[in-house]
Amino acid sequence: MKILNVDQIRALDQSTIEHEPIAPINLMERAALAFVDWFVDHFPNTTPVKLFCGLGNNGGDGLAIARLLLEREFPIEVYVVRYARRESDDFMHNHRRLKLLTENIRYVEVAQEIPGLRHNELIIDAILGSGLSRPTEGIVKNVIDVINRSPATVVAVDIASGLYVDKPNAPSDTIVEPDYTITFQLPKLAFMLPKNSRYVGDWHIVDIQLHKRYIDLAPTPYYYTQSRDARLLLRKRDKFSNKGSFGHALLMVGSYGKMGAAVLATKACLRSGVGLLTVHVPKCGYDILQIAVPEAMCRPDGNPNVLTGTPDRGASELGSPTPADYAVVGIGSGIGQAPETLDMLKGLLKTLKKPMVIDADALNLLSENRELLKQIPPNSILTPHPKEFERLTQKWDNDYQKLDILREFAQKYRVVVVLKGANSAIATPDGDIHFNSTGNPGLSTGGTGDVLTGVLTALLAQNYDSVEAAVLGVFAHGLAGDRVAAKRGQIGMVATDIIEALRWE
Ligand SMILES: NC(=O)C1=CN([C@@H]2O[C@H](COP(=O)(O)OP(=O)(O)OC[C@H]3O[C@@H](n4cnc5c(N)ncnc54)[C@H](OP(=O)(O)O)[C@@H]3O)[C@@H](O)[C@H]2O)[C@@H](O)CC1
Ligand SMILES: Nc1ncnc2c1ncn2[C@@H]1O[C@H](COP(=O)(O)OP(=O)(O)O)[C@@H](O)[C@H]1O
Ligand SMILES: [K+]
Repeated sequence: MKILNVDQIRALDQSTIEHEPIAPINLMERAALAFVDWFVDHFPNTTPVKLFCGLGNNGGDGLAIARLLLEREFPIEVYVVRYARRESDDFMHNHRRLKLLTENIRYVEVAQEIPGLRHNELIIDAILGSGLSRPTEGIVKNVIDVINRSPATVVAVDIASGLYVDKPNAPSDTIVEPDYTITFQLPKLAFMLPKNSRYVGDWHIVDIQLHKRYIDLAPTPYYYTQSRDARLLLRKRDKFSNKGSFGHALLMVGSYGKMGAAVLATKACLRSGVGLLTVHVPKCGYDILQIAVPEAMCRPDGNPNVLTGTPDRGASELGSPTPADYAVVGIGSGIGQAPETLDMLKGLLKTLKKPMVIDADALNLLSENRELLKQIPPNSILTPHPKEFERLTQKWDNDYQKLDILREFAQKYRVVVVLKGANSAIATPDGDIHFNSTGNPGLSTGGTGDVLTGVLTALLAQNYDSVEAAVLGVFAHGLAGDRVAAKRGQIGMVATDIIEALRWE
């Protein structure tokens, strides 16, 4: 699903009006109805509602919502925040319609006119929407402060008042902090960014049938991966396939004290459809891996504790293939940053031509030796968490700058970067960014990143292209986390649960 910028959202509105065709006021009615459908599904009509609206079309939506909720017998009070003297046409129209139904519309021009708000009430925020053009001030700011201090549940219409759709707010801006945001048709870029979390709450999209062709043709670098997008990428298995059809992967993982990371990546790789898997571990990890994961072959390193890349003598006598002989190499989980391991990484980057998966300490080694970055095979997948990404690049002032740095990095080195976290952002060599929709804070526990490394390595081994592998793998990993959360809650979740919950269907 695409994420459009604010100018495109405005143009989409116009395009819908012209091509459907539909009168603007009827489009507003459709938006209000879609909001109300969600609302009545979530709150009983005994809940007292206070609705605050502005004077633009977000306020117009608010007035239409008020009318529809009154018709559904919600006890609702309407407050028009009169910050200016100019109302939009559709606001005026809905104002007239609401007045036919109730005299109970109040106007807030000064702070004394702001009502008290109680915890058992619901607040609907329809003060400002996507038309925000400057920081909130004056009476708008006063009302938002009162809303934010109140214990009431807050639902924002389209976007929280004061939050920009696609550009950074200043830290001093006053913005509504909703419990829910019900947004029209498309997700907004602002919703994807960690620092905005309190200005978004739990957000949901409602479909208001905006012009589909406009959306299909609109150019954008931003995408939001939902279930149907991920499912389209998933390939079915051919009836006559065999294990050779799904690639032979090599994982280079683990060190003394961190063999758990190796085991997790290994199990996840096997649970993600790899045909054959060999795991290169330090000698100390040989028994551990062979016992923990009988399905994997093991290539012990000559070094007892860390990876050097040179197989143990016994193993080399078997005539082990070299890393370049495998369909894909996944490296990093639990490998540490020993000098020998750095040498091994340097050697690999010199010889490998196929896309690899690079995670954890392999990324930290690259951060310390940035001259190696240009040797990474094109279309490799790098999976840093934000701290690792900062080490690889630089500090950022805000989340939008972080996205710019992310995009530039992926383009410069021709790699796919999975910047992990809530709504993991996947940057492609072409400059696109795909935000993931699955996952939850239960995944914030040691080892879940190692699981992702295994998943992505398996997908590359099966010949998925790197962008597809990253988008699909990150989605499936998060979805597994959501399945675990639904079954046993977020708090007790461990990385092994994620592996068990992976499903490829
Ligand atoms: N597009 C769609 O798909 C659909 C959109 N719909 C709805 O329309 C909404 C967008 O409406 P909108 O464009 O009228 O903008 P909105 O946010 O109501 O306010 C603009 C007014 O506020 C003013 N203003 C700006 N900043 C301010 C500030 N800090 N403090 C005070 N004032 C400020 C600004 O002034 P100006 O910048 O012109 O000087 C202008 O007068 C959208 O969020 C959705 O709810 C649906 O109905 C149908 C489908
Ligand atoms: N709050 C969250 N919401 C969604 N996903 C999360 C959240 N926190 C962490 N994750 C996911 O969990 C994984 C954590 O990876 P990482 O930090 O590398 O962990 P580790 O190094 O312990 O394996 C990533 O896939 C990340 O996207
Ligand atoms: K709003």
